[in-house]
Amino acid sequence: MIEWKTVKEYDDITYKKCNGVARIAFNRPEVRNAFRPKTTSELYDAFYDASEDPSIGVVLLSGEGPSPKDGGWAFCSGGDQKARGEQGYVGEDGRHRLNILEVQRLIRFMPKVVIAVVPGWAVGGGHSLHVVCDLTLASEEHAIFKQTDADVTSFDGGYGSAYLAKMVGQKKAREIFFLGRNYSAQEAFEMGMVNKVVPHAELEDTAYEWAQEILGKSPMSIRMLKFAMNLTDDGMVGQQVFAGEATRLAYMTDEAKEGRNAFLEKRKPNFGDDKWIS
Ligand SMILES: CC(C)(COP(=O)(O)OP(=O)(O)OC[C@H]1O[C@@H](n2cnc3c(N)ncnc32)[C@H](O)[C@@H]1OP(=O)(O)O)[C@@H](O)C(=O)NCCC(=O)NCCSC(=O)c1cc(O)c2ccccc2c1O
Repeated sequence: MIEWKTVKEYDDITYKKCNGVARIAFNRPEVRNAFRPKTTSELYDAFYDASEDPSIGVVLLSGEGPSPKDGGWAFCSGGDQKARGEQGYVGEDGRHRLNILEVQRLIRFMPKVVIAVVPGWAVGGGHSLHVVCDLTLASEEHAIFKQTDADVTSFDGGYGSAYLAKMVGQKKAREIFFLGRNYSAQEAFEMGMVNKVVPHAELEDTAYEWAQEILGKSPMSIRMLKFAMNLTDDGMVGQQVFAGEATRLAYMTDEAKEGRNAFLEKRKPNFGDDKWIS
């Protein structure tokens, strides 16, 4: 039995933690967990907290359910079409935003593993979110993957499509976007965009077990590996993020301490005679 503790109360999401794992879940099951600007702001806030918390190593992203209206399950059905204005999705403050992309970047660049736990529909921007997560586990009975971006003229030209093509191949990614069909968890697994198909009743426990297995690994290795695997697809930003970790490691050397101390003591640094190792 996982003893989740609520970290903070939100309107559109739930946010809990337990033994090194954070669980963030969409909580609008009556609209298949569609996101509006309030949802994305809350998601960003929770992901930022999980990213900054040194006791958290793995984040699960899921969807609460089932729907009280019809019992349907969803991970996320993308942008709430009722919140769409003429320049984006309109928040309570009347401003137009597309800030799900900021959430995507936080997932992509956080030095922790993010697992999409898909209990039902993963559609549109919800599909893109599972793509950007490091791993995906899907409900055997209820998960359905679908891209409707080209139906509603709200398209993800970044990770949701181009990175998906790296994952499942160009032809399959184009089929997913151009035809907008439904794919079962098993079909998504066979395409390479789902890591494991799990009986619905075991989905959360399996995600938690995977998280605990990852938490047993070297945190430094996990973050370096995540950023190394991101690097080739992320251009200069990927290099920046990966190199940031190299800088952090450099800070831990005697050389870095000498450089800092020499500056503070207003003297020339002495890095030693045998500093040019090969
Ligand atoms: C998800 C579905 C395939 C589920 O179908 P099903 O038949 O099971 O359920 P219903 O259709 O009856 O839905 C139940 C209930 O939920 C409401 N609902 C579902 N999805 C949404 C939604 N996205 N927005 C608003 N409301 C939704 C539905 O109206 C029903 O309510 P009732 O009151 O009538 O009971 C199917 O629902 C479906 O196809 N949904 C729409 C999926 C969709 O088109 N999503 C948007 C894609 S675009 C996107 O997400 C997106 C957002 C961004 O912010 C971006 C930003 C930058 C780049 C790209 C972005 C982007 O692509």
